[in-house]
Amino acid sequence: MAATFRGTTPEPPDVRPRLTVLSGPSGVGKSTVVAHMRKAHPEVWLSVSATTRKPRPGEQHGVHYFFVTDDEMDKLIANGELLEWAEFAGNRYGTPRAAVLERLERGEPVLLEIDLQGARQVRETMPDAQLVFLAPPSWEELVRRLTGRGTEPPEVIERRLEAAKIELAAEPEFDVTLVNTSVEDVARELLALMDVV
Ligand SMILES: Nc1ncnc2c1ncn2[C@@H]1O[C@H](COP(=O)(O)OP(=O)(O)OP(=O)(O)O)[C@@H](O)[C@H]1O
Ligand SMILES: Nc1nc2c(ncn2[C@@H]2O[C@H](COP(=O)(O)O)[C@@H](O)[C@H]2O)c(=O)[nH]1
Repeated sequence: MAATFRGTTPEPPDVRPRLTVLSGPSGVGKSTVVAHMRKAHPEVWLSVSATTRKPRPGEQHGVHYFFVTDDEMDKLIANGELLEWAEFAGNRYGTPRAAVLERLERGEPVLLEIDLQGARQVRETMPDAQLVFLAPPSWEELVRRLTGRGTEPPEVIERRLEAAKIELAAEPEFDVTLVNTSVEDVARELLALMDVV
């Protein structure tokens, strides 16, 4: 189990972390790990973000994202409806506040899959949140995964890789790093960190 952790294996927290943030560079495998984890544990609730990005083939409104216009995103931000938001590689993304707070108030575990800028905002506003960084086994493997996914044109891949350099340098800001060599191992370790199993 410890093989996937970078650095020391974390001590179990005194208080069960209810809010967990999963971040890491684009293409590292965040969605893949979370989907694998939720197949076995559908009770783990993942926040559905709002985004101005256009849907990829197969992505559904309300399931993968709430796909919104620029005007709608402006309103969500102006009305304080987002817990955090950021611009990433030319699109805006944000976490709807109400659904997260409802679940936290009921004491249920909540998972956010967001970028570094969003993770930093959550660190400020909700300091009890547990911040987990998902790292690639190597830079070359990250490029392979992002390119191999085949969802973005070359210029967008370039922007995402530029952002990835900044995100990788921020790894020490996180509470825990998991290296995504094996989806199954990381999913199991994430569940344990969330105290679901
Ligand atoms: N452990 C792994 N080994 C090999 N390939 C992987 C692994 N984890 C994920 N992948 C592959 O890497 C690609 C990117 O994964 P995914 O879309 O989950 O990344 P992401 O971090 O959610 O990206 P983004 O931040 O852009 O949404 C996918 O094609 C996925 O199948
Ligand atoms: N700060 C936020 N970042 C988010 C949110 N939802 C997703 N993301 C991150 O954006 C990038 C790109 O995602 P993609 O689906 O276009 O590949 C990735 O790092 C996501 O984790 C959010 O609500 N806030």
